[in-house]
Amino acid sequence: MALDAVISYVREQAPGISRGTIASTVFVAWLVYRIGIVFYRLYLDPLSKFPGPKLAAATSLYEMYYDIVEGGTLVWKMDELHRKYGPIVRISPHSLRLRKSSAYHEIHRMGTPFTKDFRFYHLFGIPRSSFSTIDINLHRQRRSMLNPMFSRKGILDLEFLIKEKIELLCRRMKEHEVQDKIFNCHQAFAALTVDIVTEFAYAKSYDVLSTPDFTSRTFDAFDAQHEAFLVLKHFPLMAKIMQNLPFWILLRLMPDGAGFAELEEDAKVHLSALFDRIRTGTMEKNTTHRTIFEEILAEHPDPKNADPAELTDEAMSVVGAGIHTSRWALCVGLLEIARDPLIQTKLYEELKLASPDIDAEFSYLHCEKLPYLRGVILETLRLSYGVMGPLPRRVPRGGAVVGGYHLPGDSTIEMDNYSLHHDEDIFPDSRRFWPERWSTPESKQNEKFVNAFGAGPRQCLGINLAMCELYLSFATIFRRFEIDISARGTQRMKYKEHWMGILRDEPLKCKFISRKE
Ligand code: HEM
Repeated sequence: MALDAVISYVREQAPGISRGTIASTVFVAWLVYRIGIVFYRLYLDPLSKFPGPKLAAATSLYEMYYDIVEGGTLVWKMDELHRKYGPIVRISPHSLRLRKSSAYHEIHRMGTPFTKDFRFYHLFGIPRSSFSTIDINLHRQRRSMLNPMFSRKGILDLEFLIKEKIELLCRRMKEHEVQDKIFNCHQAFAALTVDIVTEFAYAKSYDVLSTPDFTSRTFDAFDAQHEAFLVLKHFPLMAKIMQNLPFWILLRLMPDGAGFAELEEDAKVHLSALFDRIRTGTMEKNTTHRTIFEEILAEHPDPKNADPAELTDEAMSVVGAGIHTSRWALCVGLLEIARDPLIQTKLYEELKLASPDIDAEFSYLHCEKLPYLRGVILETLRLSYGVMGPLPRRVPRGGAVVGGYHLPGDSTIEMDNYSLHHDEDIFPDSRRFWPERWSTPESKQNEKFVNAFGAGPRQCLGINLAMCELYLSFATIFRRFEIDISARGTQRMKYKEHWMGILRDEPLKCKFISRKE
């Protein structure tokens, strides 16, 4: 089309020139332009002084190959690249990947001038949420409205909601045991996290834990999004088009996306009820507990004029961020504990001593004080990585020094938890799930290298909720059940990196056998 327009224009101006000559001239001009860009990237760009494969410096196709063709394997390829080129590698024309644990907190710290990379964070389609907000001041403002509910005190106040859901989960485990059915942890843990986060968001749990096979269109939609993520990363225009398509077309292209419509609809209904209450002056708090949006509106400087679109983006972001991350950590941790009978027994013995009555509820505060459980949780976070792929950050305009390297302004610097959590100098025998590594006094100082929740102003909003979910789930489950994974074998979960870690093989299934005491 564009070529036709060029040809018609040139022929109008110079009628003697043939179509073929014009087309080949345009092609040569385009080729020279592309060669010019590649030449610039390889020899003149401020990033050209950094080591790395020439192909990666010249074109994003290198990164795309490992992301899409090899299916989410770039983190493993990075091992080889860092061995060859050193701690800092230019992995694309615009970005550097740094593997140096001591430098993490130079970027991810309070007051950091590094910002989230716009090109990456706008792929999520929720630009008005705190998660995707780039501007430092606007982010602070948006985030401050969510902080009270997700603070440690906020979560302790709502601990009873989390306990209720875990009790229901345990009842479903018992039911499966009685019926001699295999329990699908991958689905059930997603059900747990969806039910908790929707209860927080709307005071109306989706109650997926009560469905026969823990099926939910909400997490099917997020799973589909995670699957498609790397394609959208390399074809951002596609993401933009999809975000603006009418929903019925989107559903044709991505049938599993139906859960997003439900989620968005629920956010809108909940918000419109809240706005009605504001208008009529009956904005007293929800009777059972606060919801995220009551909190935001309570903190909002002008609640009557709060932007519903912004609040809906926030709902999608908080719910989305709270599902897969916690579910993934629960699955990875549960399997690692069940793979090693010694770890499972040690954990059970600690829990039994702490709570001799098998049916008694644990409290979060009590759980945090149990040293072996604490080691188990830290190892779970370390080996589930939180976000497995890199967190891309823009270097401030004037450049910055990180890890001893001078980074040019406006470039992108990335560090990923996968490589940091396998730093053998800090975590010897790093592939091993080894709760005992956290039992020495010196190990305390290594906690800062477990970055599953990120750090600094963009640290996970849900850290207290997630920790409460993990502690209470593992304490309750391993106190009451023995986990039998003989049907699937002791092999580790196979996964790939789609920014989040996602499954590459069968979902985690096992049997739960009730303990007698
Ligand atoms: C084990 C569970 C979880 C892990 C490992 C985790 C990890 C993370 C990480 C690494 C980030 C930083 C992402 C980035 O910089 O791009 C993040 C951000 C975030 N997380 Fe979580 N998360 C978990 C659970 C949750 C839960 C339960 C919620 C809420 C219900 C939540 C809400 C958020 C939000 C809103 C952000 C954006 C924060 C901001 O930019 O201000 N997360 N999370």
